[in-house]
Amino acid sequence: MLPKIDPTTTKSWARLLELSTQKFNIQDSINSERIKKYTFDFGDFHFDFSKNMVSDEVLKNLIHLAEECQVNDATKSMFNGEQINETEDRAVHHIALRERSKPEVRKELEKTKVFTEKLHNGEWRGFSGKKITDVVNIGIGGSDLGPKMVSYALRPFWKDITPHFISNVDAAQQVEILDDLNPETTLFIIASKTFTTQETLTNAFSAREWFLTKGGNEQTISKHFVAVSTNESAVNDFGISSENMFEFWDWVGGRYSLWSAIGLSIACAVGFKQFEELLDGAKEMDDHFHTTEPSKNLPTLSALIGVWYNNFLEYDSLAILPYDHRLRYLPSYLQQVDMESNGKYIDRSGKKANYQTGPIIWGEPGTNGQHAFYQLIHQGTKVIPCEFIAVSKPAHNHQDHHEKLLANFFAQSEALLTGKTREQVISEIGNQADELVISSKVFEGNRPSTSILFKELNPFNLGKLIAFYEHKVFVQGVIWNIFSFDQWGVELGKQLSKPILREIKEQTEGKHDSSTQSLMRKFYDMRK
Ligand SMILES: O=P(O)(O)OC[C@H]1O[C@H](O)[C@H](O)[C@@H](O)[C@@H]1O
Repeated sequence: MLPKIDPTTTKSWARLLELSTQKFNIQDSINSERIKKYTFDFGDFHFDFSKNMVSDEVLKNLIHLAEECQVNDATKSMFNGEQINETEDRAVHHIALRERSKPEVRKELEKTKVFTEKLHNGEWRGFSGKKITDVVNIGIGGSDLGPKMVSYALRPFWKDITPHFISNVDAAQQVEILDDLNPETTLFIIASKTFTTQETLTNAFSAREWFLTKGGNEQTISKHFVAVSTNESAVNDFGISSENMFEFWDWVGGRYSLWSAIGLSIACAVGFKQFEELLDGAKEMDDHFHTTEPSKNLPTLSALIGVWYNNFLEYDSLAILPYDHRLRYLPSYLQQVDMESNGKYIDRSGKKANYQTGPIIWGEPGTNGQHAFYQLIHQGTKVIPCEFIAVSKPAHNHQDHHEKLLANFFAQSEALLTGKTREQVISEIGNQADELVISSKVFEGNRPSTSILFKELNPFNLGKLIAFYEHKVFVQGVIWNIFSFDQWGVELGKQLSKPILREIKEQTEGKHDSSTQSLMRKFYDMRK
């Protein structure tokens, strides 16, 4: 059980409210002592929190807030695999997938190992005897975003199998991907925790149809379709035997499942050994998170800074800005981890929270974002805390490109911090310049950011980075007194779409609010 503490009733919350009225200049506070206190080396990683709008006094009280909200006890409950997902009556234990001491976890890993090795060494072949060259993961949400993000992040580690990802019920995606594939050498992984998800099942049936019309037949389906799920009977009903099913368990939340067999497409792309290294990296972050005091605990510190921004300074979004093309899907992956976990207004006592919970997560890889939305980050009326992420050694040998990329990574957080004064502008363009131009060229600076720099983007380091974010989200959810492991907010839309689909198919009109009704009528008119 998690504690049920309204954070706004704690002493530290009251003190933080007082502190939030005081102005803080980040740049003025930066000295060697601050660098020492707010930067951390952990293996190949360097975490730099020094450019955040956080004074020592604020940090002290944030740590106190974590204590008052019993983050430590909550962490123990999660590491013990307790039933902390109360509204779904489930345990939360994705950590066990990295820890690998549960026999069922080891059994499925072994099955994954054997399967991926057979694919790679050509023992498992398609219906015409050719080696599998392409694996298509059909899944959505947690059964897509994690495997996709990790697979592309590890692109340089791909072996001889190319992964593809179909998620959208919009057939345009499926058509685009399947048009380029050969059914003889394509294997489909139907990935769905529940095996009831509309998008995934629709895509799975269409993929089977594609396979059957392109030379495959009922007898050879088993060479080209496997499933990953917790729902064995639904998998069997679809026509995939238990032998071709990889199992995971209801104590693994969808958005925390890439470490389970849901990561099969990753293992197919990079090989089992690399998949295990991903788990090892996450395990190292788990151990750090579990055993380190708050003032040095990376996920906790990041979470606390986020709480400070969200609840006290009213900065309501967080930009994730990876300066590495391979991490281009990290923002969308983190949107699910963070927003589906903490986007809730009902607290753990069932009351409506009278304070902010989960922030808006968004972002794009640098440098692309610089030429699109950074204007607002630098000079907009909103303050957007930024998380800059970069990798020191690229996996290519275009040194000049990488140096330019990293120069931008450093320059952006520097610009946010230092800004540009009126005097500097005048010294650049002369005091004869138009007053309007002078003011427009001034940057106030003092805008917060965190920088995460690490040596190489390999499976181990990626595992560590992802687990860092998972635990950060967990700590924030504990403090906000919400249940981070359910997602009831996605249900209503799904529910309403069912009768609407029936109406569309039957060309009838059901009972809806008049705005929806008029919109649907427009659609009926337009598609005539
Ligand atoms: O893996 P599945 O059961 O198909 O679920 C796929 C996704 O759909 C749901 O709507 C949830 O919001 C997600 O948390 C989940 O990851």
